[in-house]
Amino acid sequence: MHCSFGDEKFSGSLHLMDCMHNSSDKKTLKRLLNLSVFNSSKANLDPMDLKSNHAAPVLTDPAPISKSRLGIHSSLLPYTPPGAAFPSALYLTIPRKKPTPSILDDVRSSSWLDAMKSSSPPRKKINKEFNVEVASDDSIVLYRSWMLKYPSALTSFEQITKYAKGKRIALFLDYDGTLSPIVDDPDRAVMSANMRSAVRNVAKYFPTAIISGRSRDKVYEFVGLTELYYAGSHGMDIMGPVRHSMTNDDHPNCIRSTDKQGKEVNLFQPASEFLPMIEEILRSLVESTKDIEGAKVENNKFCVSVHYRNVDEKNWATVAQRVHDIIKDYSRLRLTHGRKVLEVRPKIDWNKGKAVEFLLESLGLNDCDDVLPIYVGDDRTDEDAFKVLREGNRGYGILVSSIPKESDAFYSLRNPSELRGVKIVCSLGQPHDKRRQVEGALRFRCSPGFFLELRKEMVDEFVGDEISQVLGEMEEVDWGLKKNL
Ligand SMILES: O=P(O)(O)OC[C@H]1O[C@H](O[C@H]2O[C@H](CO)[C@@H](O)[C@H](O)[C@H]2O)[C@H](O)[C@@H](O)[C@@H]1O
Repeated sequence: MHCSFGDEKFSGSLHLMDCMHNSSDKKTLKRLLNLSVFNSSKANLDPMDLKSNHAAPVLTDPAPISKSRLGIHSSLLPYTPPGAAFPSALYLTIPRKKPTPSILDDVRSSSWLDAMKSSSPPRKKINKEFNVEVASDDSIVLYRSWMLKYPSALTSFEQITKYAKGKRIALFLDYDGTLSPIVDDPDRAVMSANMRSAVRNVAKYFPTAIISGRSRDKVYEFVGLTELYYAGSHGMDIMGPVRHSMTNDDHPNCIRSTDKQGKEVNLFQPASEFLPMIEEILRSLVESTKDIEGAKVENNKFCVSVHYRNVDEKNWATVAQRVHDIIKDYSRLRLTHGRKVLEVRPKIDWNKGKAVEFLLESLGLNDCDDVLPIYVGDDRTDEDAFKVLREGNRGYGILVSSIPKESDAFYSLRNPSELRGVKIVCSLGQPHDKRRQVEGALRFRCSPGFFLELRKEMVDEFVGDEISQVLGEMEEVDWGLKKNL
């Protein structure tokens, strides 16, 4: 699905249409959004999922969750608010993660290799006639059921808006799988120009930070926006704003530095003492995997990634063994699993959740009731950030996933391209930008009540011509609103 809206191109929204109750709803929405169908990907299934079946959390195929196991059609199920438990009839056996095991537990148990294997379920089916990806009915039902617990951030526009009202949003974004789609070659995971422009626009209104597993320099190279804050190495390398009230006692390892533009910044590297060890292990991993076709070792400064996405599955055990043989002597390092990647990192109490807290503090936004942090991410390391926001009841996470996954996020997006819609959602925290609010409300089909409230605010702010335009658009959409005015 591909549609244009103002200056934005928007893809992957077919599910919005799927949620429409009847064909006239669909037609209306289609007209409204000026849709031009070029792809009928309904579920756009990504093969990655979380599962913790043994000692270590592992990645697994969503396939075991079937419609027959649900025993009920999603359209018959009641609405469940975000964060509430699945209705019991719907419990999909998506186990919660167990605590991170020690490096050796992880490696020695068979789950280590299982994790690698189960992260590679069958490829998506391609309908050759139309060259589109298709999902099975079961997957669609499962995904819709899952969305009862993690509603789309796009269709929850009205709810998010109400929650964001009068608050200052702080936006945190993961990079791979969130701002850029997952691709085979990590060096080619570039961000689209549209996405860059959406992020640039959001950053005009709200403090925005990227928190990535990549090295900070690499992610900056991909994103290229000077107006953002960057945290690399899963939050172990943060370049943030200078906050004079933050003392070195609060955060040893935090030093004053300058960024590429010469601006004064705070540089926080809680794992700096690990640098020589990481460099050593990097060299060893490169050397020991160089004969494995498709294996790739990536230097993420305070972490090292060993990619096996392009390795023949029959050689995954070799990758696992080689990595194990090297890290077994490093008790201060641990190994985690990502999306077809093994990540070696320092064993310190620091993660993306802590990075969010650190950045909020640097921005002077922690402990403020009028701040709404939003974190968008797709992978296991992002769960630490979702958890911090959920547990502190501070804000919410948005999980980018095209398959059902257990998560501490509140909302979901099906794929990175849907994130561009969040720009509109976020603009709702910008009270004077009524035009944007109306755009969002039209686009996400908000209730007549919501429009009435918006109209009242616009009248209060004397923006008469905006009102006429909105009323014109409402009339065209014919949501029965006019008769209420
Ligand atoms: O925290 P993130 O920004 O999401 O980084 C996590 C890892 O992302 C990258 O790997 C993943 O994306 C690659 C490009 O699409 C893909 O080829 C790979 O299979 C994925 O695992 C990055 O290359 C890793 O170093 C990051 O740790």
